[in-house]
Amino acid sequence: MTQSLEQLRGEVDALNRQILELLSRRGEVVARIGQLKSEEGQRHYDPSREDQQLRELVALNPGPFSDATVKAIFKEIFKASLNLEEVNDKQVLLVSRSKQPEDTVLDIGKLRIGGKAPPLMIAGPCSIESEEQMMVTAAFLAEQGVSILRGGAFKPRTSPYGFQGLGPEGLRIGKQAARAGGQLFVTEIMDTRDIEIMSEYADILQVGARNMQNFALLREVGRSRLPVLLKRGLAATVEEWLYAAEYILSEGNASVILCERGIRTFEKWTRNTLDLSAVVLAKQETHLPVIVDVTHAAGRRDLLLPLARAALAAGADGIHVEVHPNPATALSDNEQQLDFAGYREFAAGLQPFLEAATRYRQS
Ligand SMILES: C=C(O[C@@H]1C=C(C(=O)O)C=C[C@H]1O)C(=O)O
Repeated sequence: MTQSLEQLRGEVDALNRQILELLSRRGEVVARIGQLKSEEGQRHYDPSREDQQLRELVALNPGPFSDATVKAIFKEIFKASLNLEEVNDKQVLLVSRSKQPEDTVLDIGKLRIGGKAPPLMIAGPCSIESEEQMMVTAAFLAEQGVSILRGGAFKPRTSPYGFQGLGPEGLRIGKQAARAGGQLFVTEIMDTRDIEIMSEYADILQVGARNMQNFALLREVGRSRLPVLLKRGLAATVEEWLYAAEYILSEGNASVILCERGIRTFEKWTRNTLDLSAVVLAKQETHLPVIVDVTHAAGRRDLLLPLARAALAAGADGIHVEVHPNPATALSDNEQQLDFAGYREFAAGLQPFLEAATRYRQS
C-alpha cells in the first residue's frame, strides 16, 4: 500500500495536535504543582523527580527514537514546565508589575513619591545626637528644599559598644526638628516592640539593610499603616529584596519605598558597590518607588554627586544622602556625611539633573 505524501502529512498534523493538546494539559497540571510548591515554600526545581521520570520513560521507550533523544525531548519539556511554574509564581507577587501595571504613587502629607512625581531628596544625619544638631540641620535642609528629614534614634551598630542612638528621646527630637523644617521624618525601626512609639513620631519607618530579612519586623511594619522605606540588605539579591517587600505588602501595607544602598563586593575603594542595575530591575519588575542611598553606597564624599546623577538617570524616584552640621564630630559614619557647605555644592551639582529627570518623567 502506498500512501501519498499529503496523506502522511495529514497524519503528522493530527498527531501534532494531539501532542500539543497533551503538552498543554501537562502544562496545566505542572502549574498546579508549582502553586502547591509555592504555598509550601518548596523549591520548584526537583532533579530527582525529573530523573525518576526519565528512567521510567527510557524503560518504556518503544523506539524508533533513541533513549538519548527521548531524554533530551523530555528534558526540554521539564525546562519549559519549570519556567511555567516560576512565571506563575512571580505573577502572584503583590509587588510585581504583572499584578499592578501602574506605578504606586505614595501621598504622604503634601508629598508625592513615585510615578511621575519629581524625584525627591531625603537628607539628614546618620544619628540623632542632640536637639541643637537636629534643629540646625532641619532648618538648613528646609532652606535647601529637602522635604524628608532622616536621623536614627535606634542605631544598628556593628559593635555593641558603638553609640546605639538616643532612643525615644531621639525620636522626639527628630519629629520636632522635622516639623520645624516643615519636613517629614523618617527613622529606622529595629525592634517589633518599638512599633507603637515609632508610630507616634515617625512619618516613614525605615527598615535598615541589616534587618531586610528580619521577617518578624517586616510583618510588623506591614501591619502598620505607615509608609516603609525598605533598604536592600548588604548581600541581598534583588529577588530577596523584593520578597522582603512582599512580606510588607502581604500584611496589607502597600506603601513601600525600595532603597538601593550598595552591596558588598570584592571592591575595596568604595564602602559598598552601588548596584544601578538593581534600581532599573526593581523599577521594571515592581510598581514601587525606588530611591538610592548614595552615602552608604559610596562611603566616600567624592563619589556622591556622580552616583546621584547616575541614579536619577537610571530612573530613581529619590536620593538619600547623609548631612551633618559637623561630620568630624559625628558619633557615627563621620567619614561619609556631608557638611552644609558640602551639601550645598552637592545639591547645586545635582539640580540640573533633578530638573532633567523631572521633565523626562513628565514627558
Ligand atoms: C512539576 C514539577 O516540577 C518541576 C518540573 C518537572 C516536570 O515538568 O515534570 C519535574 C520536576 C521539577 O523540576 C514536579 O516537581 O513534579
